[in-house]
Amino acid sequence: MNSISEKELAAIEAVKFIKNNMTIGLGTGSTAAYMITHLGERIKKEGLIIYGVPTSEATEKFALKNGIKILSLEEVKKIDITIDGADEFDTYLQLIKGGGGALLREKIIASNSEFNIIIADSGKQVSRLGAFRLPIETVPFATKKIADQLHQKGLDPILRKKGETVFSTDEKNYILDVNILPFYNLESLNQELIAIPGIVETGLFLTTTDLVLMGKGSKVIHFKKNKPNKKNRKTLINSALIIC
Ligand SMILES: O=C[C@H](O)[C@H](O)[C@H](O)COP(=O)(O)O
Repeated sequence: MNSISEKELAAIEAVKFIKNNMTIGLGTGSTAAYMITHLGERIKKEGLIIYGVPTSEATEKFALKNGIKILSLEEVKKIDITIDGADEFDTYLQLIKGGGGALLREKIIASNSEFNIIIADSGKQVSRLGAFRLPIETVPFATKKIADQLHQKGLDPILRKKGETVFSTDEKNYILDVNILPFYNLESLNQELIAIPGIVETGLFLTTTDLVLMGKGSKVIHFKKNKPNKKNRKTLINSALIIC
């Protein structure tokens, strides 16, 4: 069967948000790669000028091949939209990211973007984050000691490897993949983790996402972050609404 995958469907939908002369944050991973391919097709067909700020070295190479003009973060005044994948997302549009090891640059780019779109297949939707181990980026010098501390906290850290060698990120750091399932308050867990010297970043993206586009079968479902108003502020903060 030659049907388009859910990942690709989501990516095609996301590319529709891109207009000429925009600066786009370019995510990392297989879903983001579909987005870059389809953006490349639009650039070719429509003669668009698109600037991209990549979240990894791999994405930078692939984006250049697809006709996107690469800029560094310091060169851009603003990033109009960032489009990226995720390893898991929940009802509140909270994410686990970093399965490909790009979480640090991804979080920096997401935090510097006007609008963040996550593209995903339906397997990424969860009622509670944590079936996917949370990636934590650490400086190599401190990684063993951090792993000991995380072990004591019940997070069961596993040092990420690539074959026989330790996996190294674009920033030359290591990744500890941990089990967050025993922890319910993700915000306080995240703060606790970030406070440990030598932890550079975690793959918990709790507030950055504005829209999730999820491929399901042959459709794309939009999950949009609600904008709180005076009346519903308390209940709507962090809640999401299915809009189609
Ligand atoms: O570090 C990698 C990123 O966070 C990816 O966006 C994430 O792992 C999802 O990747 P994929 O689209 O390949 O499932």
